[in-house]
Amino acid sequence: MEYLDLSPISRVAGTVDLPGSKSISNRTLLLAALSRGETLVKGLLASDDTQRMLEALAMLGVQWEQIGDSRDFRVHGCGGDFPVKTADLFLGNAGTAFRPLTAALALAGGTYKLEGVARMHERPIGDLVDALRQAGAQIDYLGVEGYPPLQIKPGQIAGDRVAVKGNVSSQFLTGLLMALPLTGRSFTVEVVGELISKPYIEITLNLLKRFGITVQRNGWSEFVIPGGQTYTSPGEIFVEGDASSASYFLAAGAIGATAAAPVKVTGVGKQSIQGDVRFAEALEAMGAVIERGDNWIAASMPASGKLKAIDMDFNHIPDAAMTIAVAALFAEGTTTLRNIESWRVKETDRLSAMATELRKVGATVEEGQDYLVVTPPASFTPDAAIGTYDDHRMAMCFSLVSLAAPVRILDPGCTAKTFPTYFDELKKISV
Ligand SMILES: O=C(O)C1=C[C@@H](OP(=O)(O)O)[C@@H](O)[C@H](O)C1
Ligand SMILES: C=C(OP(=O)(O)O)C(=O)O
Repeated sequence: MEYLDLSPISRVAGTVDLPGSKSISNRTLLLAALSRGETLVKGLLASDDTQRMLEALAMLGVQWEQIGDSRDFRVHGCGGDFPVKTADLFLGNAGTAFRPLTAALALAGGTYKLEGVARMHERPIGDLVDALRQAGAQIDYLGVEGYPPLQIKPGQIAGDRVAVKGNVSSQFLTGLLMALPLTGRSFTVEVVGELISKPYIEITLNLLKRFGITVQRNGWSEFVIPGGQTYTSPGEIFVEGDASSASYFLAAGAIGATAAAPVKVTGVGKQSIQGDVRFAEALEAMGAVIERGDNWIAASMPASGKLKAIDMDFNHIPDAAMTIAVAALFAEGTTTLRNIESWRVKETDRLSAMATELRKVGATVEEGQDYLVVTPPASFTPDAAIGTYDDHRMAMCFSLVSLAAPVRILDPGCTAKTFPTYFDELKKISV
């Protein structure tokens, strides 16, 4: 297996220009495709997840071009009527492609097969399929009930109300909100049970609005999509930097940068629409010094030189929370991450993977069904070989261990899902 040996980094400093947000890139591509007219999408993320969405749209007959070798793309929308009515789509392990495309294609009146990598076939989708069936969609499971791959056939869209469970993935609600306006009918989406990962719904609503779709809401439990709306291209849309990707550099700054020479990320800041910018608040609670501008965030060590442990609910930032689990190795005391059960159905079972790999560097870890308790080691075990489970965030989080000890990251190429150039960027801030 390929690996990357990271030598100990004594200090970090400097600026990282973040790549585009995965969540915004894939939503914007789909909304641009559903709109009439052209959308210029500027600063699209270059990664496996966005490539899967671009390729799927091309297979559906949506025309797009990359402008030169920039990350700007012109998308020629099809007004919700995909030109290709029969297609087999491969969506890798991209939840932000699989879930919203399932919803859009189930309401689009064609015959489509959707599949992904083996792990995607272990990631649940039953709650979304159940909700779409209530609206008249025809969807069959080709493998295990409740999981991809899926076969979609033309359905008879009916009704004005669907209910969806909120406690497994917010991407099901996102998919429904993005796709139901296609029907032209008025629909109410009722969220059953507690909705997780709420800030991702804010991203969805924000982008829907920019594409001309209004949604009325009753807190987090009911969303009303008035009928007769059409997706309207905003003309041009700029993809802000990825706030989850920012977490690794900000944590590095909080562990190993001085106030005089912090680590700064550009592309996200006070104006961001991504919930993961709130990762910086968790670092602040650990004592880190954080500064924010409209389009940047900077982090450095606490004045005391040592981070302190926290006990926090991380349901609102499940992806960036992984970075806290590793930052906890550098804190005084025992850190508890709560309400993170969704980690179990992401790229890998992240609760189990995180516990296993943290123990390799010497930490004491308690793994609960929906929580993790991390006590740092008295001294780090050098040269731990960290398994990454084909999970980009495992590779990126554990690179922070190199701020204390040499560490080997197995299969570092798995960062390609959202951040192919991650290790080059980390090198640039290593002093
Ligand atoms: O909608 C989105 O862009 C995302 C929602 C979150 O998933 P869940 O809602 O499944 O927690 C997050 O983990 C994922 O990386 C991106
Ligand atoms: C959970 C993640 O991805 P996905 O969009 O595939 O759900 C992630 O990027 O951490």
